[in-house]
Amino acid sequence: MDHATPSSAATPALARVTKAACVGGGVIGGGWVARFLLAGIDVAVFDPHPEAARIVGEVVANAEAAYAALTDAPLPKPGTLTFRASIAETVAGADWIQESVPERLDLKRSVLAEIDAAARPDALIGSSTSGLLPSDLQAELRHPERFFVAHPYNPVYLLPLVEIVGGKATARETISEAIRLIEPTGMKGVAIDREIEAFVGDRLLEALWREALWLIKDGICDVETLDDVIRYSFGLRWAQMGLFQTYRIAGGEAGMRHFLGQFGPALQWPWTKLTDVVDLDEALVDRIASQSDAQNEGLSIRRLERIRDQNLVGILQALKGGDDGRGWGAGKLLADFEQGLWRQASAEAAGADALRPLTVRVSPSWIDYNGHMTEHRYLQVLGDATDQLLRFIGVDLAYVEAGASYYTVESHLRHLGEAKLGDRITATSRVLSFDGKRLHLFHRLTRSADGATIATGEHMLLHVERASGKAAPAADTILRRIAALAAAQAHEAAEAEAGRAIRPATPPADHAAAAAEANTSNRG
Ligand SMILES: NC(=O)C1=CN([C@@H]2O[C@H](COP(=O)(O)OP(=O)(O)OC[C@H]3O[C@@H](n4cnc5c(N)ncnc54)[C@H](O)[C@@H]3O)[C@@H](O)[C@H]2O)C=CC1
Ligand SMILES: C[N+](C)(C)CC(=O)CC(=O)[O-]
Repeated sequence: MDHATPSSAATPALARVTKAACVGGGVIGGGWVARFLLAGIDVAVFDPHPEAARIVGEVVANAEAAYAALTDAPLPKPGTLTFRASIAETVAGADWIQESVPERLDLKRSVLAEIDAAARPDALIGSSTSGLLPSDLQAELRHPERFFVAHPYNPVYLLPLVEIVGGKATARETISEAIRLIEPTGMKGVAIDREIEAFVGDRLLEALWREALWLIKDGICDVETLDDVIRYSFGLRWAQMGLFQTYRIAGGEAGMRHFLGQFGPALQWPWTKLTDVVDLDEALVDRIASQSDAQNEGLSIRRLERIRDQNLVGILQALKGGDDGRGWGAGKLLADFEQGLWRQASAEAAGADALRPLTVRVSPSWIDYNGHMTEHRYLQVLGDATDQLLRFIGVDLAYVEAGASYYTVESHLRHLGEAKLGDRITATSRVLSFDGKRLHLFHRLTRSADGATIATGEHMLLHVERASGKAAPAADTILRRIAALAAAQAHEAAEAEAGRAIRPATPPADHAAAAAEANTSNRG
């Protein structure tokens, strides 16, 4: 496709998006709002729907719950969300404007014209359209060179793909800028070389959907069976490898040529009705709607969304461990995103003049059969507090990559209270003692709502040379930071709970005798 050259080549490139505008806050607009907010980007929204704020708020709440389970990496402080009364107010000053209004060419064109008139000339404007051509959408814009289709997948805050499609008047640089600027939100922008209705993903989905409707209409199966066929088989495959990589494996050692030779001719057989469009008459709509009602009995849309999100989080985390832990597909993207978050947190911690407490929220996957936060999650939060302190003293990813780190060699965890689903908990950390190789820490976990201590953790860490795995003195710069932190904390009251051991229990007399007897017979 011919792309225009940018009209303002002298404009310096934007370092990152800090202000986004979302025009349309429905299923997809709400998802974009959450994606931007959770990446620390401020978002202004315009949507004339009287309940837009409630709807967007519910999507954002779902997204927050999903992110709490998705990653332990330090997410940035969420951006601020504001609702505006007009498109002009919404887009003023925004770096990235995302249009997500209903799929009608006339409506989208008039909304885009309003956006174009009020936006900064260098602001990027993306449309969420599922199928309309970018050339048609940009035809009447004053600055069409900064317009493109940014087609996401539902839920936008968890599925990372966004198809970036330029029209005839889109500048080539706009496409590469869009891909670069969307990356810090955890998304993967994929440039589609030539514009075509429905781009790539929806072409494939539509083919499948068309065939599925025929299978239902012809009474071959019901909607539940059709969904089972997908989710128990190739649905699982497609989350981790696409069509071509999967079929390469299906060709066995002889590979893709063999696969094409064996199964290609089958395409000539009458297996598919893809070219015929099913007539969605009342009878078929009734059949599908009633089968769908039966399939989802007792499951509200919000519950289905939560189930979907929890499953997606699990899949993404599993993919993070793929390829022997290097990460695979969307899991590799998540791992790279988290590395970026850790680097950002390291840079912020190294520049900070005081150690900040760590605050986390108890997520659904942290709850056990007793209905409260399960044991190992306490250690996870304490470990994260240790990491936060290490970053503050300069033991960041660069230090670790250069060959040294602190390893925890002993921990004493005391459970003093319960944390329930959704509770915010805060970890404050102290240096109790240190020398060249050892670092002795104490963390206190409190429930943010009432300040009650729910756990304490006391840990001994050893500074280690990673290649040999042996203890070695820490760098002077690190020791100086530890000394400064310890001095800054010296005025705080001593931790009375520090240095405690677990005292052995003494059984009551009658049980003690039984225990002694059992002990003797076990030895015999
Ligand atoms: N729902 C999906 O699965 C996907 C939808 N898309 C695309 O996203 C876009 C939006 O679709 P949905 O979010 O599903 O629709 P939706 O109906 O959930 O949301 C549309 C929103 O736009 C608002 N709206 C209507 N006129 C407006 C105007 N003049 N200015 C601002 N807001 C206005 C409505 O009040 C509504 O909240 C469409 O282009 C669609 O093709 C893209 C990917 C997936
Ligand atoms: C149904 N749809 C065409 C709007 C779907 C999409 O565009 C992408 C998705 O999320 O499946």
